[in-house]
Amino acid sequence: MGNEDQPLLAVRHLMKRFGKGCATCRNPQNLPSGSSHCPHCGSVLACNDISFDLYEGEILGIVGESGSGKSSLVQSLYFDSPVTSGSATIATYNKGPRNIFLESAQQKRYIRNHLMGMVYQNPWIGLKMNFSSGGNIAEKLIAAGDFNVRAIRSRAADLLDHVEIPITRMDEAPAHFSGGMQQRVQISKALANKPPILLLDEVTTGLDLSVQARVLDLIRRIQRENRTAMLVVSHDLGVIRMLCDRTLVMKQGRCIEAGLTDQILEDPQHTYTQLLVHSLL
Ligand SMILES: Nc1ncnc2c1ncn2[C@@H]1O[C@H](COP(=O)(O)OP(=O)(O)OP(=O)(O)O)[C@@H](O)[C@H]1O
Repeated sequence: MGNEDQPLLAVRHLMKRFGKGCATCRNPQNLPSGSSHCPHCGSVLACNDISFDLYEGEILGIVGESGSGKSSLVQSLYFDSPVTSGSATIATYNKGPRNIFLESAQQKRYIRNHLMGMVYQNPWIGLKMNFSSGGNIAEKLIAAGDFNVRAIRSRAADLLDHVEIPITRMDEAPAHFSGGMQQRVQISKALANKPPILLLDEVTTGLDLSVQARVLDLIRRIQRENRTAMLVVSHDLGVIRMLCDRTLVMKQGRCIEAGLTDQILEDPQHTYTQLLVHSLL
């Protein structure tokens, strides 16, 4: 696969604004210090000049309080909503550094289906709750051009088995499953086409501790076995500590600190990170 020295995903100067913007907020330096809201037009700069690299097999944590822009960042990368400006390149895409945000709708679909998987905090967004679990996975396989019914069913069974969903429940709808099982079906769907990059948005929030532990174990196993690179969004520093090699701290749309997770948790430099670490750990 990729060259170990070269990032698999490189994000540069990503801006995501909700609202039309105006002469004031089109230059983010005009925003009041520490705010992501434009006082003139009411637009929100959810991601303000975010840059980072993600390497093959690495888990990068994105942490920050509610409203700091974490979900907007991963949803922008998954093309759920268009970025305002900035670039992202994937080393294994098209043999060259192309800004994926500028690609055609068809190419973006290709990237979503082959190169990235997404697991949402709310499984009702990531799954068709009234389709069967196997059907949810089949949808992803078909989107990637797989039309052999027998092969699809066999792959769906393997994927569900891998996340410890009994194959006997493959034809059941996720609406009938527990929260932890729904997250595991979402993970199996996201992995269907073996994407090199997985985006995980608060996947354990709202789950019981024991269920959380199983989902976290599963994520670690996937990273170990497949060398999948992951972006893990969480407000839970326990999750970040357990999973992430490096961490990026967001506040009001900006990246205010980034580095090795241990270093950030043991010796946070920014006052906000110190508050986050000391109030939550
Ligand atoms: N569809 C939208 N329209 C307008 N503003 C939005 C929209 N989605 C998010 N925002 C704003 O963008 C900012 C960042 O929101 P985002 O959901 O990315 O934060 P977050 O860090 O993921 O928060 P949480 O942990 O609560 O999910 C917030 O001020 C939010 O109100």
